[in-house]
Amino acid sequence: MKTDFTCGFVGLGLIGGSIARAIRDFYPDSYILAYDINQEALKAALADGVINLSLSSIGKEFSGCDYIFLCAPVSENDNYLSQIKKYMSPTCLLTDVGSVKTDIHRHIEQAGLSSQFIGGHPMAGSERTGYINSKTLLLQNAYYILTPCEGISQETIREFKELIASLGAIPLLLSYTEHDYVTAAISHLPHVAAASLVNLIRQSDSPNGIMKLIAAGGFKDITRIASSSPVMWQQICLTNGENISRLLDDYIHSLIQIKKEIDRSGAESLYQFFDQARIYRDSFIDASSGPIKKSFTVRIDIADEPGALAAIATILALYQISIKNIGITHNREQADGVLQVEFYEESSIKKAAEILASKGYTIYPK
Ligand SMILES: NC(=O)C1=CN([C@@H]2O[C@H](COP(=O)(O)OP(=O)(O)OC[C@H]3O[C@@H](n4cnc5c(N)ncnc54)[C@H](O)[C@@H]3O)[C@@H](O)[C@H]2O)C=CC1
Ligand SMILES: O=C(O)C(=O)Cc1ccc(O)cc1
Repeated sequence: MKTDFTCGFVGLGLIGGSIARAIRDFYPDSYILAYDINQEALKAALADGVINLSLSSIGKEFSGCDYIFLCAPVSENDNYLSQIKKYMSPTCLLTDVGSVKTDIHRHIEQAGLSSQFIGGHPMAGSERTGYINSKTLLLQNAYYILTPCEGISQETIREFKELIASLGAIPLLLSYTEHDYVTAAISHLPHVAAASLVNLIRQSDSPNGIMKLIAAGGFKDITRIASSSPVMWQQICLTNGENISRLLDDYIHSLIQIKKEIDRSGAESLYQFFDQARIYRDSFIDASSGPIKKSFTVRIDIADEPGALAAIATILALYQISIKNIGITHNREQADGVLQVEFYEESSIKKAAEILASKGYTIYPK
């Protein structure tokens, strides 16, 4: 694979920016050009040395591209296809990063671009948006789904897989229909559920906002994604509605079932409900790659007094154990320990546990 290829971006936000950064880091000889309606994003990317050329429109500059990444919101990507087609060389590969794939594949067929398109979807991201939040690390160890058009050669697919893998992501081939059902289940439905849960609390809270005030870690964990871009999720629901609606039916049915068990005090079924979920969810945490990363975290009981956190940080520093993250969990009802410490490596947990235990601290696995 050549290392001095030319790459064009349409949209340089969170995902486009992160891919461009990864290409810049792993292929310093590559030439990257970008078009975005946000001039600030382009200015920042030029200043960072991530892109070589900033464009104010889609024009002939794209004709030198080996790859073009469509990273604007889904409907904007669709609208640009006929314009981009005019400038694509016969060897250029067009790809996108949209969260829904059937819609773009339909537009690609209509535009007559099937022989040059592989759909893409990095299963990584966050509730944040914009180039300012982009980072190379976003792609590392994340599944990156590829949905090639039927007419694409095996050689082109192999080369593109190789490019994606070389950026630190894990390419995974799926048909676009399977992609849309699977992501509706593990991404789109959870976003709908998180937003509806937050809206339920918003509507049920008292005027003095007591629910919001005391919302604990669990609520915050499962609703982080409710802070995502409303435009993006509106577009996802509009373009993958059939799959989301089908899964919502199943989900609503399962909620009705568990409501029945709660109403009839079905102790055994309630236990099974939570236990099956716990076992399955715990098997996710053990995965070494993909969107759920392995986390090396412990909880430590500390006294509620000034300097308690600093004392632990100092002890760990003295023994040269690096801390990735440290923070106090404020509600003692939900956790045995109140300080959460995340390490970079599994071996640090054992070492830290031994040292801290010898100094009288109680440590719990996360
Ligand atoms: N946010 C996430 O976690 C993930 C998002 N995606 C997909 O990536 C795509 C982009 O999402 P993000 O990067 O998160 O959004 P973003 O809002 O961070 O970036 C979008 C960029 O497109 C630009 N843009 C908007 N309209 C445009 C137009 N008409 N022409 C050119 N540029 C335009 C914006 O200025 C912005 O820089 C979406 O299709 C989304 O489904 C995929 C995986 C994860
Ligand atoms: O923030 C999170 O955890 C996400 O779920 C990010 C995300 C958003 C949209 C996608 O299509 C893929 C990943």
